[in-house]
Amino acid sequence: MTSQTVLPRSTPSRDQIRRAPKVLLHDHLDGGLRPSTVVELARDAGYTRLPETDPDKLALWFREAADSGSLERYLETFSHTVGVMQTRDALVRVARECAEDLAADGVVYAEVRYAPEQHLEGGLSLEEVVEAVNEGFREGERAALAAGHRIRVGALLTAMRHAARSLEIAELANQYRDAGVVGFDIAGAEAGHPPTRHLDAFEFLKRENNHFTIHAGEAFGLPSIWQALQWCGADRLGHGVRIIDDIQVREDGTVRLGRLASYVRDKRIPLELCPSSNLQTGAASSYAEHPIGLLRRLLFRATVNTDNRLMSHTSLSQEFEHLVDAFGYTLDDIQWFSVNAMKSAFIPFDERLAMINDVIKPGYAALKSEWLFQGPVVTSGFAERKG
Ligand SMILES: O=c1[nH]cnc2c1ncn2[C@H]1C[C@H](O)[C@@H](CO)O1
Ligand SMILES: [Zn+2]
Repeated sequence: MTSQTVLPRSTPSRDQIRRAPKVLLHDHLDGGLRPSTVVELARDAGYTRLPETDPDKLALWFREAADSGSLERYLETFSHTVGVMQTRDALVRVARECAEDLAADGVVYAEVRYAPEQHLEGGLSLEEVVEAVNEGFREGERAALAAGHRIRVGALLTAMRHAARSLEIAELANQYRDAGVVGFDIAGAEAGHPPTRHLDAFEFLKRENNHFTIHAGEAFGLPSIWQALQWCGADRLGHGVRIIDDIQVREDGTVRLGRLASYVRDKRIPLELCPSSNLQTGAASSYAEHPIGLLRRLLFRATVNTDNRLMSHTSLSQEFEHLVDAFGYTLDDIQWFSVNAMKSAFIPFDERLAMINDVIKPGYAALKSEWLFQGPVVTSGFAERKG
């Protein structure tokens, strides 16, 4: 009998996916509260409009209400989370728990976004909102470290695209750029609210050499992506999933990219893809049919994100689990997405590089070598193993 070396089957286990060092670029603070925290904050604030007061029922309510197939209806659910995030204490707590939850899920670097203009009803100023959230993130990072998890969290300040405060919020992002805020974003209903309405905000940030991403190509297609890139100068695309409309797969399997899709790929424009969120808003019909499969094969700068963990009842690990099931992804694929995300982060280049070389790659190397230490050494023949 000849001795053979057979590489281990590389489907990662759930536990390995959770322990893998992951990078998250698109996660909304007001879309990621723990259900029990929503209930407690509502009780403390005398907020009586929650549809359910039992945390499990409330979690289900969010998920089902967000499952509407329409971005506009999906966004209505945020009135309840934003409704209980109107005091300094509430903001500190939500931000702290966010950092802790992401760290426990194996996220080592996250950019978490929220719209300061939506948290002023309790009398806080824009600055007080930003400082409260920053404080919560720092507390969460420390708590995570004490629990054995390392994470860094940067804030992205979002302006709502239907409102008219984007320049003010861009200025706020610039004011806090060396103090916890790493960039700017616009969000909200896409149809009827083109990013070009906020050109003054983007031009201001470009003059300041600052960074921004734009929600584009989620509920609305190529024109929105084109404007975000070529008029507004976005560094990244929030979602950007509709870029698929500019990619033609022919019957013989060959692929033709249109001008815009070519530009996005050639310029390495990061796509902040959010599979579960897209299924809920109708931007994709199943994980297996999600454009991420093709975009990854075509080597777009694709990243995997949660968007709203509460509304989608998800985590970054769970997003990867869905993709592993749908596309057979391995730890190498998860590493590829994580390195893509880290390359695309808004922190300085040397820090991104150190994260990739000193945290992400060693983390995957350790995971990929686990099979070597899992059982009796096979000296001849081969064993098929999970791992
Ligand atoms: O996926 C989204 N598309 C557009 N807007 C969104 C999405 N998820 C959350 N938002 C909105 C609702 C939040 O209140 C706001 C700031 O986080 O951003
Ligand atoms: Zn989003």
